[in-house]
Amino acid sequence: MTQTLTIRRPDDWHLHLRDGAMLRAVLPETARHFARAIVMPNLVPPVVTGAQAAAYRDRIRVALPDGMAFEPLMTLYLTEETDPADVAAAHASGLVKAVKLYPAGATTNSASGVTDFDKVRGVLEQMAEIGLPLCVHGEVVDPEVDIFDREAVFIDRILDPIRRATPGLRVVMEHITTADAVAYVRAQGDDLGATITTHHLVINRNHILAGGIRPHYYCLPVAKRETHRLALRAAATSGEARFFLGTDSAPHTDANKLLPCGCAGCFTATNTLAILAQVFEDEGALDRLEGFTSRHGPAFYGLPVNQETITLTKGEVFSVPAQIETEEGPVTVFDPGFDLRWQPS
Ligand SMILES: NC(=O)N[C@@H](CC(=O)O)C(=O)O
Ligand SMILES: [Zn+2]
Ligand SMILES: [Zn+2]
Repeated sequence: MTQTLTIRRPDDWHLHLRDGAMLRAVLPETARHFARAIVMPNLVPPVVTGAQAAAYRDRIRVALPDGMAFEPLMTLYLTEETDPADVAAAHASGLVKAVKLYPAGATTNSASGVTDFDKVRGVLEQMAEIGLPLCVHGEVVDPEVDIFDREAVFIDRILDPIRRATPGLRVVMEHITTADAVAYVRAQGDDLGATITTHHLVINRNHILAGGIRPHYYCLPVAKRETHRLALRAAATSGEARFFLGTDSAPHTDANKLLPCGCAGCFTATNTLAILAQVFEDEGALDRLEGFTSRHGPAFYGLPVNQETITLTKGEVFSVPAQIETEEGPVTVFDPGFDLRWQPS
């Protein structure tokens, strides 16, 4: 018996599209299934100003294959030099939907991020006033803090103080990986949301490290122990509007992943929906998939839900290519370690 599930067309509230040849290769993988995505600004050099965001949006539009529809929702990369007036103008024109905070040194291309949080106070106050959300990579960079504790420590040391100092600031804690983050987000008002990735619902740290090191499962924040994965699955499938999908699909060529010091990021755009449908089915929550992928995100960002739908059909096991080809070299597609049967069409 085939089973089908029709949901509003999903959006991805945290996506890396890169630029140039990589952009051309990965954009169709997302646009095939997703209507919109919050596009991360961690290019080299980063997308800091409204003018840079407009130029990047135009490059994305040019890279979109004919016949595909996709709306990039642009973000600005917050630096200590960011001009509040430029942010306000980029928001007022409708171009920019969020500003992204990277603690300097926390992740891929975060060197231009923030070290002294007092220096961005003016921008954050401006954002609170105009209702522009702040997306946060929530990890401290203090080398004294164990990498598996960096998210929990960030909440206490940085996130909570910033939110207390800036009432009204809407914040999305990106790619949460811990039960601590789930609990913190649940304890706050509706000015705080959190994205959860596909891969963090599937892997824990054993997948990365037990029985050999698996670079394609290495991303930041790094996957934690099993109890945390279970907390994320419970949150994602709970139906609570504060949790929504941000795949954090982050392509790096295999050459850059398979190094003595390899890049962080899992590329999940190609099979994310099929994986999520299986996860939600396994949790007895298929009826909540649409909330997570298609309703909670627009509600947080104050955007309309997509009118179009997408249908997933459960049938025979199917496979996606193990890699996608790019002019820069192959990019390995995330392997969930289980069969895929829910095929989006
Ligand atoms: N998540 C990752 O491991 N990598 C992201 C950066 C990020 O989202 O932190 C990337 O840009 O490659
Ligand atoms: Zn990040
Ligand atoms: Zn990311």
